Amino acid sequence: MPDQHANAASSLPASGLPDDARLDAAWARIRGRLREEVGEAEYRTWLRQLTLAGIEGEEAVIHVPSRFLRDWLRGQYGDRLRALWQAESVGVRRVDIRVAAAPGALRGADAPAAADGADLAEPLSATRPASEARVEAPKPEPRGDWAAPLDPRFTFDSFIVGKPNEFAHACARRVAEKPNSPGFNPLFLYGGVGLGKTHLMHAIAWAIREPQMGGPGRSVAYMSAEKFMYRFIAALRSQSTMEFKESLRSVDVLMIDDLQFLIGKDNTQEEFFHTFNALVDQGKQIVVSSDKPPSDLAGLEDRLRTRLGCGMVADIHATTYELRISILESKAASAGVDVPARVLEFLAHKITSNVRELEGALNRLIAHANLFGRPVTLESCQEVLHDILRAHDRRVTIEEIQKRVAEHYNIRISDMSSARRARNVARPRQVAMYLSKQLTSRSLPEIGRRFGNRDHTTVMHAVSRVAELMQGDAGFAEDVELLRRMLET
Ligand SMILES: Nc1ncnc2c1ncn2[C@@H]1O[C@H](COP(=O)(O)OP(=O)(O)OP(=O)(O)O)[C@@H](O)[C@H]1O
Repeated sequence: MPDQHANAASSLPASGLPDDARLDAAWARIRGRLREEVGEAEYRTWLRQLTLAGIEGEEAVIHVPSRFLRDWLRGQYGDRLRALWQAESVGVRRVDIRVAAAPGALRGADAPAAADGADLAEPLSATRPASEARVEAPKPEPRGDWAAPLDPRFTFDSFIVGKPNEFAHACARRVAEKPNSPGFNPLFLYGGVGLGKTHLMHAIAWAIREPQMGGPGRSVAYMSAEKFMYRFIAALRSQSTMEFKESLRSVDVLMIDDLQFLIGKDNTQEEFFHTFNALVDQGKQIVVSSDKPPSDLAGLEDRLRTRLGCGMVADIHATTYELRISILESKAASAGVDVPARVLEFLAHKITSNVRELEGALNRLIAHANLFGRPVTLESCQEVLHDILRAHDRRVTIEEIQKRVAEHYNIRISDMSSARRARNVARPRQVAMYLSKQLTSRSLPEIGRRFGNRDHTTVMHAVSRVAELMQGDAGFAEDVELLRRMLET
């Protein structure tokens, strides 16, 4: 609860203390990770009783309710907890597990300010152990308490604009510069997975929080729809819904990420609808993101869908090759690593699904190069990203292979199936059969059928003949290899 957090921070030494929000987020992630690692049953039995009391110097102080539990946890989870804290990079190097006389849950497992929704995996209505039943009524949330941690990397400066996202980007800019512009309230951003919705949302929030001409920044309530629901339910449980509403309605801009989460959550939708209306009536800006346009959000109340769609609806489309290249160039440049253009082109050809995956692949490549002090090359890229690339392998068809090979050797496609046996036709046909065997999962008889109803033994002969020729003729081998790469990308 927010007031408890404030107490926690003030009761501990301030030196080197990361801000509360970062600590909360780190602790929520650590608990989420432990839960994943040990499984729900073990987590509930042992680990759910851990509470973060605070940070003392470089030490995270964890409270548990009994000596038995303390000793057991020190032995079983001490190292793991330390490693998880260290991985969070919030300045914690050690962990001390202590027995709290009365479980002083300063940032307990129930604290609704958990940043990543890890706690939501717990049914909110679940019966809680006695040690956790002490849920105090939250005080009214002060203005600004809604400030969720924003990712410092997600700014307008780092957002690369291209055809697929230029409209959404322009709308985002407009709202950030001038909230509640006519026709832009609400702003509804939507698009597929990993295409930059959250990045744009954070960029808007950062810009809105910027101090205005020497004065303070405007206040933004930014949260996922999941968290909105979580806080709403916490307020319901503690009979403080009035305060909840008031605190939300006191912000300048309300931003809700992944709105599709509210589908089927009728009470939360209802509350969101009222908050939405109250804010718009007061001239406050609303920004919402979702994976679908309002009209496709079946399961959302009609009146809410209508209201969501009556401002500006902006779509982030799937990336183009050009945009992927620009994003890769920018990310490589900001990492300060020299990645050859060929490698960037290769990645942009291969990983077309979404920006998150593209970025992940580049990061892995860069980490590998840094670790081994080797330059990034096309070969190292293929090696390091072997698994990712395989998952993204395009399904090449026999028709594509025939077309590409015919073009390369300057023969007619129809000759792939003709009965002509002249060497200048027969050899390319064999190469196409060889590549069909290498690059598709078709059987020999099936390949034979596609090459003018030839027998599978003909295909078998072609495959071994080409392999043999490649052994003895480097020029020929290079040719075939080039064709293979072209077909694979
Ligand atoms: N145009 C862009 N320029 C720079 N980085 C981008 C761009 N688009 C996406 N990214 C990066 O791709 C990653 C995924 O983006 P983000 O998390 O915003 O996607 P999302 O649409 O919110 O995904 P999800 O649907 O999973 O919530 C982030 O690291 C983000 O910075």
